[in-house]
Amino acid sequence: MVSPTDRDTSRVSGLLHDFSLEITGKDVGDLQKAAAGVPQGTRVNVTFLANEQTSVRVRAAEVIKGLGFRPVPHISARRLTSRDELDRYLSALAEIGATEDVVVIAGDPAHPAGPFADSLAVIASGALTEYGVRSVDIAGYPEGHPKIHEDVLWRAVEEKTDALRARGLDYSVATQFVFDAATVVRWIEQLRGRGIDGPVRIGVPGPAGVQRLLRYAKRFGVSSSASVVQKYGFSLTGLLGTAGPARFIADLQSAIDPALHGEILLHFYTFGGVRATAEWVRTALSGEE
Ligand SMILES: NC(=O)C1=CN([C@@H]2O[C@H](COP(=O)(O)OP(=O)(O)OC[C@H]3O[C@@H](n4cnc5c(N)ncnc54)[C@H](O)[C@@H]3O)[C@@H](O)[C@H]2O)C=CC1
Ligand SMILES: Nc1nc(=O)c2c([nH]1)NC[C@@H]1CN(c3ccc(C(=O)N[C@@H](CCC(=O)O)C(=O)O)cc3)CN21
Repeated sequence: MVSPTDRDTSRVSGLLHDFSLEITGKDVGDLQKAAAGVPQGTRVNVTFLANEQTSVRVRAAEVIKGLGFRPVPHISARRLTSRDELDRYLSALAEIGATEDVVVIAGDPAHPAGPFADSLAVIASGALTEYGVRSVDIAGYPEGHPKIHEDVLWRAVEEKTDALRARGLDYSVATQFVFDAATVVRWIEQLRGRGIDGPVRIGVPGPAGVQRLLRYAKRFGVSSSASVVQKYGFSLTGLLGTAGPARFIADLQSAIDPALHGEILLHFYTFGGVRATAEWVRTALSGEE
């Protein structure tokens, strides 16, 4: 069952320009099937899952590139066991020409598995530029983080952008998936107020079963189930249905002023539904013409 808000893609307009997708190694077959409907050159991120090997991540980047998209591999600082592991990963990516854009993220382990306690440590290692990285995405948390204090998160964003600028690297800030447009707008204003003026990609889940969305929101500590249900615009009676981001994106679209908020883009977490997400975006974009 698809609720009316999922179909209401008519008001999402400009924000979809240059959207990006996030997949895991397991999703490459689905990406291949969806590829014809996705604009060439689209950025496709590869999540750094604990249960996937380096070879799977590299292979995903290779497939993404072969399909005419821009691979954006993730590097999870706290999951790396050694500098050597970072070098081997970057080297394998460089061999297939997939190091230009990367995401550097801390990773959820409570204790680092190796020498990199946070994203800054990976940036400061100097490894990125050695392997041809040109642009780095770092994380942003419009709704906060369940385990990390807001002040620590802000300081980290400032330190990371300073370190990237000092190394001549471009950056953008890609956010955790979010459900409340007003919260996102306030957070963007704070970010800009701190002098961080790079592009911002707002993370949003692609259309997915409501249960699945709630499961992921719970797993990553994003909002409470009740507020997800309320803010995302589906009713509790629709728990067995599918929910799409149309209403969220429309709300965000009407609150964003490029003159005030700078470059704002969308990043879709596909959560196993890459084909549904690609189809949803295609429909939304075709509604604009
Ligand atoms: N935004 C997203 O889409 C994603 C977010 N995350 C998680 O968000 C958290 C923060 O990542 P970044 O913004 O890259 O932080 P970061 O690397 O810039 O670190 C910021 C501060 O938080 C501390 N920290 C980082 N991860 C921690 C953890 N798991 N437990 C306790 N303290 C931690 C660091 O020591 C540092 O002081 C991580 O747990 C990361 O895995 C993970 C994957 C995706
Ligand atoms: N704090 C935090 N940690 C993360 O690891 C994380 C976030 N936030 N925010 C969203 C991204 C995207 N993430 C993910 C994680 C798993 C799948 C995934 O497809 N996992 C399963 C499918 C299982 C299922 O739910 O049915 C897999 O096969 O491993 C996708 C994106 C991880 N991410």
